Amino acid sequence: MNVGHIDDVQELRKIESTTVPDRFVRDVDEIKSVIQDSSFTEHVPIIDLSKIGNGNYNEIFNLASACQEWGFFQVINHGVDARLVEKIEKLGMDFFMQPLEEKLKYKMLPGTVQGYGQAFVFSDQQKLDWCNMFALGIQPHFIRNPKLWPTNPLNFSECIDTYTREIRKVCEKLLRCIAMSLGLRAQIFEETFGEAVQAIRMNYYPPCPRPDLVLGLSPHSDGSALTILQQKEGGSVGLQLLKDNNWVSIIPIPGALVVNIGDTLEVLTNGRYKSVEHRAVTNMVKDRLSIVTFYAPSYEVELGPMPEFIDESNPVQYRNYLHGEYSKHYVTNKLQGKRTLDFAKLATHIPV
Ligand SMILES: COC(=O)C(/C=C/C1=C(C)CCCC1(C)C)=C/O[C@H]1C=C(C)C(=O)O1
Ligand SMILES: O=C(O)CCC(=O)C(=O)O
Ligand SMILES: [Fe+2]
Repeated sequence: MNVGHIDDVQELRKIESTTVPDRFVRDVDEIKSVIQDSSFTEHVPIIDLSKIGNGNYNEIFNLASACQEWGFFQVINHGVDARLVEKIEKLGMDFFMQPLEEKLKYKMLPGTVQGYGQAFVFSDQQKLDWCNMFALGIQPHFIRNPKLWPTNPLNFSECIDTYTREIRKVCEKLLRCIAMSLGLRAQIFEETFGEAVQAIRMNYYPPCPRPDLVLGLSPHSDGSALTILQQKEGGSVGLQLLKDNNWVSIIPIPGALVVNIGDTLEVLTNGRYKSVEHRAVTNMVKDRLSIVTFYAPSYEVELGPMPEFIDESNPVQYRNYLHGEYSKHYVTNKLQGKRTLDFAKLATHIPV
């Protein structure tokens, strides 16, 4: 695989150029509405997690509507200690601010998704994202690569461990709520998923001299069941989702977690809850850090639409496969909107 030379965007930034290298410059149609237009900054639904579990069916109903209409929502009162959130954001920033040679001790090798670098680059022709990433497999333990867990900054790895344990509890609770919102038994997903796979990725987007020409992160849907994203306060607005063919910016609520439905829930619900294409854009003066958790079934679990979502008016839309097969397919293809899910989609027959 020849991925060519991949410039580190933080190093490019140091040159203080007013232009960006060609490999970052996108076609005009790809870039559509990168410059944020205030008419497309709707607020995604807000779910108060503390209300669920006290028999508040109204909030479950709101959740059902958020999942079905948006595929994205922001969660408040999620129970993760604000000091822990602040700590991981600070250590995450300290990590990215280190000299390149320190970060390269944890280099992401071509074709892999763990460590520091740019994931999902498979050819020297591919456009690059204006982003540096640092990703780690968390659970089950066998997906961990101990060599990639940083010794600097001090306590970073320990903090990742604590943070991911707390976020895992939020994923578990959310999946119980989502099951209820679908009229299913609360425990159905945890029973189906086995020992869930969990990964973390930190995305650092330095300011960019030409935000109108580049993307921070290419459009994609997540292969997970659920994704949870937190973004450092004071950073630029960067996350956009595709709604009714328009890119809509998500305005972060301080302290809230942004949650989105991944491809796995789309398949399990036979398309009732769909994963939504999203991307990140950059800003000329502000940087941005997002910390993202992917939560998915164990690799050996067989997935396919659940019988509850199949009937005459809702025929089967996806085939059965092992999550490990999808995971492999996902990480060996570039981010390309929702195209990755074609792996599971059955051809639709138009009646004659
Ligand atoms: C944009 O998506 C990702 O970077 C990503 C990667 C996740 C992973 C790691 C960073 C290390 C361990 C393996 C794993 C693939 C989970 C997305 O994760 C999604 C994609 C699939 C498939 C999934 O299960 O989670
Ligand atoms: O940084 C963001 O806002 C988007 C991150 C994202 O979509 C991802 O990491 O999968
Ligand atoms: Fe994503």
